[in-house]
Amino acid sequence: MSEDQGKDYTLESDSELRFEIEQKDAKVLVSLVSGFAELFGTELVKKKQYEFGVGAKVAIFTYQGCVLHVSGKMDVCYISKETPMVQYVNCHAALEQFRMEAEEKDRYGPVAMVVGPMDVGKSTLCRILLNYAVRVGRRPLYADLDVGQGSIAISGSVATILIERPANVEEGFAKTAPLVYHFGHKSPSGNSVLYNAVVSKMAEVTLQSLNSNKRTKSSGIIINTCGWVKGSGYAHLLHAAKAYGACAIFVLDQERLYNELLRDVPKGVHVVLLPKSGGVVERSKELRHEARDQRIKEYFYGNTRAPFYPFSFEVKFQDLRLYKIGAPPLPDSCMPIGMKAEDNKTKVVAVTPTPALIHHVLALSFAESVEDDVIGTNVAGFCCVTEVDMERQAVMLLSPQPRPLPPNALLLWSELQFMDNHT
Ligand SMILES: Nc1ncnc2c1ncn2[C@@H]1O[C@H](COP(=O)(O)OP(=O)(O)OP(=O)(O)O)[C@@H](O)[C@H]1O
Repeated sequence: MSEDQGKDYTLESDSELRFEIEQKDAKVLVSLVSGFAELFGTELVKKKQYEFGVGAKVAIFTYQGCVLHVSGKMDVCYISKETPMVQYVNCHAALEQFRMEAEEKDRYGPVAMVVGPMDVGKSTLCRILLNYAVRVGRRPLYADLDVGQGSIAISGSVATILIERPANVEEGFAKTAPLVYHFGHKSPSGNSVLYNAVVSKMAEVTLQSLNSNKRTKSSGIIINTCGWVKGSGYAHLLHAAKAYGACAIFVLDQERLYNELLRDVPKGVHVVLLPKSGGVVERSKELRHEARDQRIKEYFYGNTRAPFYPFSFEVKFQDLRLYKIGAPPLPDSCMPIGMKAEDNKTKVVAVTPTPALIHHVLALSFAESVEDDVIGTNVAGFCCVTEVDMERQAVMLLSPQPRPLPPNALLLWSELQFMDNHT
């Protein structure tokens, strides 16, 4: 379908306009002509023009009814009256009750987890709940434990940010000053022991940080999780719920998971089953890969509205302090006395540079030496190996910061790769 001249769409109350853009270079302009409307919880400003590009999957919802003017090339565009937004706003209302009580009694506000299989709208529900919270004056934390599609940092890491204002309609939440821990794999299955350790650390640090700000303390935390909900994936969800002391778990679209959680979490935890929106679009493996890549590219190069100009510089092998977390598994019988095979999974091992290092993303740890608690230390940022020169014994790094690397910089290997073909 194509819409070049533009068209007015009249939406009745409790309905939404959904559209997708798949064609490269296509752009869609949307403006609110009259009434009230919001995009995943962020209110649209009347007459302001919003621009969306390729890959956008958008739903503009109205509680009261509105008229939208839309122009540009879309692949799908329709109005739906079937949306779960009323259930979602009820969840927000329930969280607000917790927050008011927490405020009165100077306690922690609600820690709510959003769980569900892949492509059910978990990140979107988090965004809606966070937006609604800031719109009523709260300052919640947003923890993203989804290492597959990291929305705050890049995949392969878990991150938390303080939400102080509603998400930008086109670009999402501002990602200033995130707290990031390195994991190094696209799925928790890459190293389950390490994943749990990193989640525990993130939970410990963020819960502690709540005490330093009264408003954030009563606002609580919204946690986004991975779409892997079976077997060990389910065990990871239980682990996270326990580590954070979650008081509410919103389960999107899966009764089985809902019943399992009802059975396994402590009685005081509210487990709520919610429908997924019919608008959520399933993504193929390739699209997920592309989205991951796009996010890394954005980390280094920004976007058209706010471009970044990364640096490229050489580091000699001898100056490269490169480590990896997790040694190859050994049978228990081969382990030193008192150690379990599991301990190997959190061991910090030196990596010798080889041509195989090319395109790998490396995390720059705040840890100063391997004697420090490397897993429990957050990371300052990421760089990417763009060249390995075995003859000159050097690598080229793409980095958001100019040379040199900080003194004693400790870099952590990640299985993520990024082909830097930016022109
Ligand atoms: N109501 C809606 N209408 C149209 N598109 C939507 C709607 N809700 C969400 N989407 C889009 O669907 C896509 C997938 O949603 P989202 O990322 O929230 O799912 P998820 O469950 O978090 O995915 P993942 O499995 O990667 O964790 C996103 O591009 C989002 O913009």
